[in-house]
Amino acid sequence: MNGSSRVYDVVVLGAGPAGENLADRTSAAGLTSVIVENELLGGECSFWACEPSKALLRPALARADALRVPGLRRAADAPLDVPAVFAHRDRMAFHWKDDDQADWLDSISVDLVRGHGRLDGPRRVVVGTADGDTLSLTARHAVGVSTGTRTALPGLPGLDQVRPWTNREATSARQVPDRLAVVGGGVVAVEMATAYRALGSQVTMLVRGHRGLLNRMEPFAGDMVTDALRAAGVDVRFGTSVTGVAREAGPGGTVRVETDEGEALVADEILFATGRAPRTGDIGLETLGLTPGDWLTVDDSYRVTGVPGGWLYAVGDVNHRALMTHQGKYQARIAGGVIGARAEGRELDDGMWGAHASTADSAAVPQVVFTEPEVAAVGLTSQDAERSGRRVRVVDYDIGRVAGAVQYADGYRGKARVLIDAERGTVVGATFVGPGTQELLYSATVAIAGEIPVERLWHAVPAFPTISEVWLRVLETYRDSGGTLI
Ligand SMILES: Cc1cc2nc3c(=O)[nH]c(=O)nc-3n(C[C@H](O)[C@H](O)[C@H](O)COP(=O)(O)OP(=O)(O)OC[C@H]3O[C@@H](n4cnc5c(N)ncnc54)[C@H](O)[C@@H]3O)c2cc1C
Ligand SMILES: NC(=O)c1ccc[n+]([C@@H]2O[C@H](COP(=O)([O-])OP(=O)(O)OC[C@H]3O[C@@H](n4cnc5c(N)ncnc54)[C@H](O)[C@@H]3O)[C@@H](O)[C@H]2O)c1
Repeated sequence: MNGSSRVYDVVVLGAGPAGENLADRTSAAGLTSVIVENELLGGECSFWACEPSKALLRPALARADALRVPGLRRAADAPLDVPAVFAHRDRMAFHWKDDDQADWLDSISVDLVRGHGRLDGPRRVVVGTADGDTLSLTARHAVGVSTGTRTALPGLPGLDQVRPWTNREATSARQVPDRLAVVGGGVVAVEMATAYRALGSQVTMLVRGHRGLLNRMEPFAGDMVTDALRAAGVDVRFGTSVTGVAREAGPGGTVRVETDEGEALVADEILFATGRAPRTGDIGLETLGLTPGDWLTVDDSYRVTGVPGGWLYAVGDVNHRALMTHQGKYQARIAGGVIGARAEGRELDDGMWGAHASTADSAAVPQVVFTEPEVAAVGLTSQDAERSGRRVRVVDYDIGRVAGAVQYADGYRGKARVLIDAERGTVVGATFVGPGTQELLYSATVAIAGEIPVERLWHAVPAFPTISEVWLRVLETYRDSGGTLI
């Protein structure tokens, strides 16, 4: 097969959740499609991110809930069964095998090529296959890049000698470290600190700056998560930057972490949860005049900007719009439809919320942070509204006062903030913090994407006694503070 070539309508590079969905949609549009993958079908999400991390967190959150339920406290007040949690994690990570995904691709008539793909000039991808051959794939209509991201490690001297944990080691570990240092204060950091603390580690979080945890969200979210982590015994240190790391020689050697506080910390493992870098360093971007290692900037139909002919698309993490699986899959659904329509010479339906427009990327990106308490947010935060000069009414409500929350747990603590556009009277943002709030998020997402006037939301009656009655309380608060309702 050395030097062989094939022609398809669409070539997709990278089979994470975004790439798989793109190939699915282009195939459904009647276009011959091939996908190239050099590790496992399902990408980071299935094997080293969403699935295994949520599997580690689920027992921790269920136990925290049970500890607040009268009658269960004594039964739940015991350490987690670590081997059982790891076995659950292994199942949720499909034992790091992708046979089911390969069968699924087959069932949707998408060809699979395993190997490292690189762009090679217009519409061409050259794959170095596992057995040392090369295969050239030419696309008649489009190439979609969905190569995802990896942990962005800071440039600390000697870091590679320390064998630091990234999301990969944290989600696939076989042992719980006695002492875990976590660098960063974003989503990966808080989720993994929560999981490993519950599994028995002594966790220290080293967070640079004083802007709090989860600092792209409403500040009360990070504050409540900080309080809960500290109450669980996590040492959360703000304003602390790591200046050096070294590992003692030999098996089981500990890590010595120097910080700008002048203090040294000793840990068994150190996790860098310091953001993501695009996997574009070695995908042939230079053959198109683009810069290797850059994020791929796209227009609202996911075409990479600055590429003549408009045949190159990028979906998922690699375009840096919203680094979440569900959003990458949304982008893939839209981009697949766009590629299909353009291949047929059809006009695009690209007005706001049109079938070929990426409106949700800017208006309604939902995210759940699976900490204790959970954080569920969609749309604008109050800081976003202030920055953009958008006039909104900010409505806050203490979720602990809702009958459903009182039923849910003793001493329930939670807070909701809903942003209502002052001119249009529609919801434009919502943040819920508290146990069990993850399932509230879709209602807020529907309210935003549907641009439902609050007068109509008033008729959407939440069941008693559920936590979703917070919607009713938020609308009453809005009304009582001068907002127009019925
Ligand atoms: C610890 C952690 C937990 C997370 N939890 C959640 C969560 O709960 N919910 C959520 O929505 N998001 C979560 N995320 C984010 C989520 O993992 C990403 O948004 C998602 O994986 C992005 O999907 P993708 O398809 O763009 O890229 P990826 O999943 O990174 O997939 C890219 C694929 O491309 C392949 N590839 C790369 N280069 C090449 C090449 N040259 N040739 C061939 N193949 C190539 C890779 O091997 C990989 O399979 C989490 C992230 C982390 C780190
Ligand atoms: N539940 C979920 O939806 C979920 C879970 C995990 C991750 N994700 C996604 O994955 C992406 C990556 O998560 P993340 O937590 O790695 O990134 P992030 O951008 O959320 O947080 C990175 C953190 O690292 C800090 N940081 C960056 N460089 C640093 C340095 N050199 N030294 C010290 N601190 C540094 C930042 O200040 C920030 O606190 C996010 O966009 C997130 O949305 C989603």
